[in-house]
Amino acid sequence: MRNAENIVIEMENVTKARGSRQIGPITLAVPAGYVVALVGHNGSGKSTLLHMLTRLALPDSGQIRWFGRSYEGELPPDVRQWIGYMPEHFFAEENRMTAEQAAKLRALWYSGWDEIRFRGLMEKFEVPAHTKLSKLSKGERRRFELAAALAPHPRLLLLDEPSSGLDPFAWKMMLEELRDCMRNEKTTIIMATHIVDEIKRLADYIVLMHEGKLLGCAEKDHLLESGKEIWFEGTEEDAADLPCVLERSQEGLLQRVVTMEAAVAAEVLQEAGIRILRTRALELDELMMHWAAGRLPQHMTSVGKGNEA
Ligand SMILES: Nc1ncnc2c1ncn2[C@@H]1O[C@H](COP(=O)(O)OP(=O)(O)OP(=O)(O)O)[C@@H](O)[C@H]1O
Repeated sequence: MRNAENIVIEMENVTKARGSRQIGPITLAVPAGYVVALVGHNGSGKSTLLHMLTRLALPDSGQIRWFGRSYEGELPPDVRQWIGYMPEHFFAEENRMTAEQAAKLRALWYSGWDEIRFRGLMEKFEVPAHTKLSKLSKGERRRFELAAALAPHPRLLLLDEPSSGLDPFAWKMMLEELRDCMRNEKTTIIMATHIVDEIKRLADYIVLMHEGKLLGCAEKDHLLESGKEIWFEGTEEDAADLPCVLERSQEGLLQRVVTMEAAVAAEVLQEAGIRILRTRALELDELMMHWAAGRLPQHMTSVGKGNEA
């Protein structure tokens, strides 16, 4: 994922102690215009990583660079205003404010705040502007947060489980808005998510976190194109000869093989005069399960761990 041009976020050996856990060391570079999905079990450190990127939490060690520069303490306002953030848990200080009052406050922080855009999004998302934020439903509050995060036309959007609490209609609207941002404004997006469909539709790269560690980074399309389940008639030896096998089973003469090198496997079988009877592309959640179990080949999951793509 790393490219010399335009790195928006660069983390280098970043660590943070959280209770009895340690997050990191995390090394990651995110170039401009890409969408990165942060995935991992509950408690794997996704929110903490986002907190460090918003400076809500300071790392214990390592370096973070925003748009090519690192900062001590708080981010300066001219950098802060390029970053839109949608937290997993809402800011309690705003509970007593209406959406309109909270937006006025936020507009003070963001010099690029676009009131027309904010109002347009509030209308589209059907968020009541004059109701106290604490009285909004969870989904309404999240829709407000999304409108407020998008209103200043951020260059970097950090989203922590953005679809949590959204109904399917609101979820679809959110995807449309995020797609528009990616297309029209080339916004870089880093989003923590558990929703496979969201990753499938939006992400360019997937970063997998596990127990505070970054297990790797993979190109989504490459993952989806490479993982296949194939069936053919043959012997156990025929199946054992195939490359990058994650799983295999046998029923009589029928062999079932899950491989990350489906194209090469097809060539090997063809050379042996064996016809493939059926092929199925692996679903993203299956791929992620194999990844979390450490079965995926390193070259597919090491993009962005500091090496050149
Ligand atoms: N403020 C805090 N103080 C102490 N420990 C914390 C704090 N916030 C998080 N933790 C711990 O840090 C670890 C990482 O939590 P984090 O919220 O970053 O994970 P996550 O991947 O976002 O989880 P989830 O998917 O449940 O939102 C967990 O063990 C959590 O209990």
